[in-house]
Amino acid sequence: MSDRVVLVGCGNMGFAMLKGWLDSGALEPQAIHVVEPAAMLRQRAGELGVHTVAEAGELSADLNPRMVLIAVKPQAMAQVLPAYTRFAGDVTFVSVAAGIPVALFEKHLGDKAAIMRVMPNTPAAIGKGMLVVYRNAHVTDANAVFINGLLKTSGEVASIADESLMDAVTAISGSGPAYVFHFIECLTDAGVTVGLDRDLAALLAMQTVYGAGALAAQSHESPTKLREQVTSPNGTTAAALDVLMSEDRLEDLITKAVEAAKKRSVELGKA
Ligand SMILES: NC(=O)C1=CN([C@@H]2O[C@H](COP(=O)(O)OP(=O)(O)OC[C@H]3O[C@@H](n4cnc5c(N)ncnc54)[C@H](OP(=O)(O)O)[C@@H]3O)[C@@H](O)[C@H]2O)C=CC1
Ligand SMILES: O=C(O)[C@@H]1CCC=N1
Repeated sequence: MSDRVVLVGCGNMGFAMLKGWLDSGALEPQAIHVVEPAAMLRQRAGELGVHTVAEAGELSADLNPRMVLIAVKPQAMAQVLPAYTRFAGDVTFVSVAAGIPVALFEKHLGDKAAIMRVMPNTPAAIGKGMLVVYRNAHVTDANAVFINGLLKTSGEVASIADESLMDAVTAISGSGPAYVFHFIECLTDAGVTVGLDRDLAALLAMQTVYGAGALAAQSHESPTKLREQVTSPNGTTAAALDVLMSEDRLEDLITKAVEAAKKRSVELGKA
């Protein structure tokens, strides 16, 4: 069995995962074939030493890949898949697309095709991603082990047995980094509002989120306990949390945002 991998689409998410495989040494660049129509993105991938082509037709007929990972936009999926039916066999197809169900892949690739859905996130680029896996019954244990090994180079891996949970997963960890980046933007702007210059405000906001995230990940204490440890009675934090937490203000807003993301994931799956 070859360890050759085809990566279809090398934009934000495809490139993040490619970096994980190469930086960890899990795959040699020569084992990876990237299909990417955009010349600049193809060049960016090529600079890492992988093979690159602009379209599937340029892939060698006897490539015999073990995994084809598809990282194109959900809306492009139905157009992209037919070019890969010729690889259906021992190969496992892995999709990172939001919303698109396994059934659509089976429709295009055959109902015996081995399909995995993975919901990653962009911190995968530095090995700090969250990746959630769902697989159909045709993925062999050997291929699941091989692919899980690759996914682990991108971060933490969890699996689900109920595909319908993937929309909720997407709304939390798939889109989640954007919520956190927006929080950093907001904290920076607020810093400027209370008198800091923008560079200092940006440093304080970014390092605070970084440090708090790392502490939450490493500590045995719950986020609730960690929050309480910052909050002196009648102090500054209590004054701020009174704004954020009274009437569950921030929690309500985050819940609404997550529900909107989940709804959009469901819609993408029906498109
Ligand atoms: N970005 C993220 O944080 C996350 C994204 N995802 C999923 O990852 C997928 C990709 O998203 P993202 O990386 O952000 O999108 P990008 O647009 O950055 O990347 C997709 C790339 O695929 C290329 N492409 C289009 N058609 C083909 C084709 N036929 N063959 C090969 N490549 C093709 C696009 O080229 P062109 O632009 O020229 O069309 C583009 O460069 C989506 O399905 C998304 O749901 C999942 C989790 C997180
Ligand atoms: O915004 C999106 O649709 C993709 C899926 C999760 C993160 N980005």
